[in-house]
Amino acid sequence: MRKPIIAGNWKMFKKLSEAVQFVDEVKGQVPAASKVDAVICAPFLFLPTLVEATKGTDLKIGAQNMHFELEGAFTGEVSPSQLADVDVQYVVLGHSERREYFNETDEAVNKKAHAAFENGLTPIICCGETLEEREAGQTVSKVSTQVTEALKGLSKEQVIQSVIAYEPIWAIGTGKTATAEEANETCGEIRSAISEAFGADVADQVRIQYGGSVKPGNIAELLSMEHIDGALVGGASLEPASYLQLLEAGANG
Ligand SMILES: O=C[C@H](O)COP(=O)(O)O
Repeated sequence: MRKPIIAGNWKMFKKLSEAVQFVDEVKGQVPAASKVDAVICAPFLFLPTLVEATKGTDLKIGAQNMHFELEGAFTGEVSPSQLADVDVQYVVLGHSERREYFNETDEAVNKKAHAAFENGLTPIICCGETLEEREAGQTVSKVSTQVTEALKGLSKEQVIQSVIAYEPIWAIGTGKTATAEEANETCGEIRSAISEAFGADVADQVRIQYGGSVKPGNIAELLSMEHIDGALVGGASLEPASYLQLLEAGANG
């Protein structure tokens, strides 16, 4: 049985005061960690404050990116050891917006995944196809490659601990969700690719989230699908009430 994981990805939204207000409102109402893993991935600037504000609660804090080196002359970057030092627990890697606007490659995502584990961070590794790729029948090969390249060289134990987020790019922020069946089918293909690379025992335990216009109104159906174990949520994670409804769906899913 895979425990659902619901992660809010705030992207470049909110001011620090709004972020603190959000977690103060939400943290006491988060369902028990035994039922669902609740995560907020916030801008770097907010992380130490949010970690402090959520200490001892079931709301966990993640980053949205990081460099793969521990330190060095990389102006503007943040390292895995810096995230670990302030007790951040999760990190989103290879989001399609990072791949598209910041040229993040599968190779870089793989280095970051290794660095995440070496520093005690849980990676949420994103994959997804464009509309053109989908229409050309390339969805499975695209996402399978992204996932197996990202996981390359990790131990079975590390793969089991990794979280995969399948986000069809055409469904992000557009209001268009893949149908639950479409999302499930692709998540199943991702699981098969992991199974081929690391074995069925590993693939059965990896949690695969769906992301792309997930809302309180559609999350239950998505989570009812065999291969969907959670959600990576942008827009609908920005308001406390809506985020809490997503968590409730996760806890009941
Ligand atoms: O990381 C989250 C995704 O990009 C989905 O964003 P969205 O829920 O606003 O469509």
